[in-house]
Amino acid sequence: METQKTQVVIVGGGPNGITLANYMGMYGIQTVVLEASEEILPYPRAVGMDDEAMRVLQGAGLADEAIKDMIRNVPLRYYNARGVCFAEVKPKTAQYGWPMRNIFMQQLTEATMREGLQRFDNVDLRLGHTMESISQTDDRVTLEVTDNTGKAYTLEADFVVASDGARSEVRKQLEIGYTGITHEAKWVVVDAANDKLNAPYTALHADPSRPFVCIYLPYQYRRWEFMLFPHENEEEMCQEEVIRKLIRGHIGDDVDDLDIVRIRAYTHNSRVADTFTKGRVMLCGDAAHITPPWAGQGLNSGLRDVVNIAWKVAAAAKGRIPVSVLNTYDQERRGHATDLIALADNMGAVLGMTNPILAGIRDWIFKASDSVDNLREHLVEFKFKPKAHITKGIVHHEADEIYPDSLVGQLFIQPDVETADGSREKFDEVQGPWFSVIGFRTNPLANVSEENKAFWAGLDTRYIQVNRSKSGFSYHERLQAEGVVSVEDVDHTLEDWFTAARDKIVIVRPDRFVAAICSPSRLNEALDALRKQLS
Ligand SMILES: O=C(O)CCc1cccc(O)c1
Repeated sequence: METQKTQVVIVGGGPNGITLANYMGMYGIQTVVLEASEEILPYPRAVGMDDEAMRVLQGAGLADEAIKDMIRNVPLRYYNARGVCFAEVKPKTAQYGWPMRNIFMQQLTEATMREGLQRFDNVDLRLGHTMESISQTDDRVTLEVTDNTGKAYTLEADFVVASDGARSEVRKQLEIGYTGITHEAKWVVVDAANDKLNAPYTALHADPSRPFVCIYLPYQYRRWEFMLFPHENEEEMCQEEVIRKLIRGHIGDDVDDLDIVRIRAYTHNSRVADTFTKGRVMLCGDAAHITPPWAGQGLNSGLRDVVNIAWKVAAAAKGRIPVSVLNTYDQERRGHATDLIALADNMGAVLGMTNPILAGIRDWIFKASDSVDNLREHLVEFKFKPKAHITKGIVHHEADEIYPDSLVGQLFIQPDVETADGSREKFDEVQGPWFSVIGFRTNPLANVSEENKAFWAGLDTRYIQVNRSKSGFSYHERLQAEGVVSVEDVDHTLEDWFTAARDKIVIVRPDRFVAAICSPSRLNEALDALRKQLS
């Protein structure tokens, strides 16, 4: 049997796997993607893309194209048992450089992601290829694969990422547990075309007589989701005439104009893999964690995995960091993915109540909270979503930092900056695909030791000086130090961030998490500490 070799194999060519493949392409890593299906499924599945996920797509050079098929800043409305809207989430900020709530059609976004792969000769997407078995030793992973003609071959890789979904064959064969629950209630999910309803938002209806969800989708599509009761027969409830009757109850005769594209019964799951990393194999997306949809975080969590994995696998494949660093993926991601599932479970428990008395009490509590300003702001700005905060992993916390408040381990902001040629750019573009050391009105390279310069150059680290805008100097008078990129903080957003950080230097990881904050005099100490973690 033929044996082929590659640096990375990605098992599963869904949105997470293909986004990761784009990153591998960009990092120049020889990659094979195995996808059992020959085609992209031609209907929407995940529908919500948040600002962090957009930033992940940006890192892979996909965001500008993908956002063309999205509706940006779609509000989220909550309705009580009486059909009254009691809260609307309508965030207006874009601290990571993208709108916070975007609605998309998965099949279109997946097509854009696959299109992106055309840029790379080093990525081979193999459609119709199925992984049969996986095993690993200390120095390689071996996969037995069947191709689209039924021919078997062996694939050897330095690293494997499993993005093969909730039923992950990789996870099963590596005997990694998938702990959690399958929720009792079933839901029927309906996608309808030719929608004319004037409701340009996602609506979560906490109606105890039958909780339901109504989601505004691009291109005149709409999704309806209805909870099924235990006594109801799933097959009968999925008949088109039953579905039309349910929708008629909400939009009347307009239902007759709808083209029902897809009806599917669905069970909510809340599960997390017992580990996300085993040796040279990493689980990603639904293979690692699955959530009910209430917090809109299924795919978004998966894309957070992708960006955490991408630079680590690329650096390990290039031999620049040891394989053991891959364990930090589990350390850094499992807790946050678990927290978001807990949030979705709680939201589901509250919004999916079917006992009218309990639902009445719930609505009364929400009504009372209306007058609590902070709570209202919390809801409206979507601040209840737990933020990722890396406390253990590739981060350097100074001894006197207080973890819950520290900006270290949090995502760095992404404002626009002005570059030396006077153009306005998103700051991540200036930072590039690897680490960056950023000085606010200070040369970040000035005090770096030769030892650190050599190590961080091996990771293509960029040094950036941020100048305060409107300082009255021309670019030639500003810093032009060798090896340092100079930018203008045009909206003063970075100035505010550095003021809050109370220091002048930040080290940002390739996935845009803050690795360290320090003064210029302590930069070597921070770089030494991170270098030790990476070597
Ligand atoms: O947009 C959101 O944040 C919530 C999305 C949601 C909630 C419940 C069901 C579903 O399919 C999506």
